[in-house]
Amino acid sequence: MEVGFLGLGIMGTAMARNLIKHGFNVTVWNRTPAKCEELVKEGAAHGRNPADIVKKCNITFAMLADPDVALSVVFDENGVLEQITSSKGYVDMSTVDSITSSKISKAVTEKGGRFVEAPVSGSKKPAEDGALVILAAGDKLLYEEVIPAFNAMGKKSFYLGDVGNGAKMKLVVNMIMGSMMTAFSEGLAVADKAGLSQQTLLDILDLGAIGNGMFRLKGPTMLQHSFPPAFPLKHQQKDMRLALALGDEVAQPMPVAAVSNELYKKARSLGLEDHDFSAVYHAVSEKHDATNGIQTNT
Ligand SMILES: NC(=O)C1=CN([C@@H]2O[C@H](COP(=O)(O)OP(=O)(O)OC[C@H]3O[C@@H](n4cnc5c(N)ncnc54)[C@H](OP(=O)(O)O)[C@@H]3O)[C@@H](O)[C@H]2O)C=CC1
Ligand SMILES: O=CCCC(=O)O
Repeated sequence: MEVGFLGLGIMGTAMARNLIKHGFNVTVWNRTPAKCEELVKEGAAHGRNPADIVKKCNITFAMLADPDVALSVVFDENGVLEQITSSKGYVDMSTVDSITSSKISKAVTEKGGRFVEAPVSGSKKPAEDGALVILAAGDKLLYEEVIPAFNAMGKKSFYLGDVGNGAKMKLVVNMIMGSMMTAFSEGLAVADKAGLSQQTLLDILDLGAIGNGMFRLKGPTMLQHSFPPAFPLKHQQKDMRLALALGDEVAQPMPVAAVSNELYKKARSLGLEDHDFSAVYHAVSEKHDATNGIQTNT
């Protein structure tokens, strides 16, 4: 199957690689072309721009930074929309809000194309392992057509109905995750100031009802003040912001998420945006100024 892939960041590179490994003929595009080189060596073709890719491939996937980027890749010159016709399918897997996704869906379908939004749960390692959880919505026939590709990238796909539902579900999941991370960070910080062993705290948490994969994975590196980016903090803050806007839209108070968002903003203001989102601990713990003290060797 001939497919296109737009956006080779942390996630897109791993996802496109899994498509290649599973026998798809993949043509890739990235704003920074050098990031295509590795995948080209592994068998991908390189497209000059998004329009070029859509022209060549009947189905094109995208994994882009945020709503502005998702829109510009579709609507700008040499963008996706220029080559959308009735035979084309576009699957945007970026984490965006439902308004952005609906704008893209409307434009694609008005030109006769088909659209599925399919944000994912799971980070760098699940992306590498083909173990993402895919939250899809939109054109049901296109969804069914791309299941072999979803199976190459993920361990489970959910079909959630109309466009917008995938985006909303993803934002709810990441709002919960982001709030858990700030509570975890505060717990580690207060334990430390109270003279408790943070390692013992991790061990106790892991044995109880709130033990979870995220604390288990991120806890040990957080104690080292090491935050190698799996899920960049700037994207987590974007997701908190978009989730809060969803809360506004439906008049749901979200005070916990709102305070967490402030902490991610504080972390961004300290220059931590390209570190992993667990670097919010660095902002919460007040042990260091700005990025001083962050370990960079892991
Ligand atoms: N990392 C994670 O754990 C997860 C991330 N996500 C979501 O997936 C998406 C991608 O995340 P991730 O791979 O981590 O992010 P990265 O920051 O690693 O990659 C972002 C991608 O967007 C591209 N991009 C950025 N700005 C522009 C622009 N102005 N025009 C064109 N392309 C641009 C980048 O291109 P360039 O290389 O040129 O900068 C890159 O391909 C985000 O929406 C994120 O929220 C979802 C689940 C997990
Ligand atoms: O959007 C990023 C999600 C990261 C994760 O699910 O671990």
